[in-house]
Amino acid sequence: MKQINVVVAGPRGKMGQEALKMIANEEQFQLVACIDRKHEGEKISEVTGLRDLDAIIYTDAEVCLNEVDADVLIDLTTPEFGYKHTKLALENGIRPVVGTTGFTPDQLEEVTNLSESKQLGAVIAPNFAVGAVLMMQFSKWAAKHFPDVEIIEKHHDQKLDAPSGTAIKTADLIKEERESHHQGHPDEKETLQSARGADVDGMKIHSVRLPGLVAHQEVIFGGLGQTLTIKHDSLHRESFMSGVKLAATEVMNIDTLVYGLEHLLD
Ligand SMILES: NC(=O)c1ccc[n+]([C@@H]2O[C@H](COP(=O)([O-])OP(=O)(O)OC[C@H]3O[C@@H](n4cnc5c(N)ncnc54)[C@H](O)[C@@H]3O)[C@@H](O)[C@H]2O)c1
Ligand SMILES: O=C(O)C1=N[C@H](C(=O)O)CCC1
Repeated sequence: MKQINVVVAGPRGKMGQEALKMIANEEQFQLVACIDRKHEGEKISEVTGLRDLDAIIYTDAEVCLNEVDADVLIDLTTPEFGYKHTKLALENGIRPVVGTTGFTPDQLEEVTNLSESKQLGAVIAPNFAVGAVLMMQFSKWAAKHFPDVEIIEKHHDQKLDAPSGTAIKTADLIKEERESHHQGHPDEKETLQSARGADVDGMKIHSVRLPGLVAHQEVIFGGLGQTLTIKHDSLHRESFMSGVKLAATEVMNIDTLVYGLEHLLD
């Protein structure tokens, strides 16, 4: 099996920590550097206590991605830096695997075009949990038969972006199956602003942020005399790691950007 040299951006974050553990346990991956906001030049093993990993930390992403012999960048940072790192990776011939959410449609288009012009594979996945990918696909299917739908996404209270990347992706998939239409009473009025949630093409998205939550979503469809709820819960961030592993492996075999893990699953 060919070794894949990996850089992780955001190694001290909740997802970054899980990604480092996954990399340490997988023979095909070699951690060659990390990008962090602090700890320039220190060993990641000393900063995180993960003894098997002795890669060096860079605080300047441009220097890191230019200097290091890397195949893949795994980015688990913030919307602002995730976008910058994705562009820098592609410009330096490195394939990005991005879990960071909150990219704007324009940013997504820009990095998609960059990946195409460089003929370099890239994966941006708003949700790496296989169960969440199935929840989105089942929702797309259900929307054929139940065009009225609302999405409730629930996350921990440290999350920066709302709605979640998963909720936006779910709405995009559902949009492919149903006509845009207003839901609820035609004369409905909000007596408190945003009471009905965010609107995507007539679909409503409601975002809950509370301590204790990890990542959860319910997609509720309503029809005559019945409702259908499709629900997924990530109870631990380990749930995302088989998807990160798949993406960091398969990104080596593609030459365009894919948005969503479903493009890599059988
Ligand atoms: N795709 C998925 O399956 C999935 C799952 C969970 C979280 N996420 C997304 O992943 C991202 C990270 O989530 P988290 O829960 O680990 O957040 P977190 O806040 O725990 O971690 C983010 C880390 O990024 C670091 N960081 C910030 N700016 C940086 C920079 N310029 N360079 C390097 N590091 C920088 C922070 O120091 C922090 O350690 C978020 O965008 C979140 O929405 C995606
Ligand atoms: O913890 C987060 O932040 C998560 N974000 C993703 C999103 O925005 O959809 C999903 C998984 C957890």
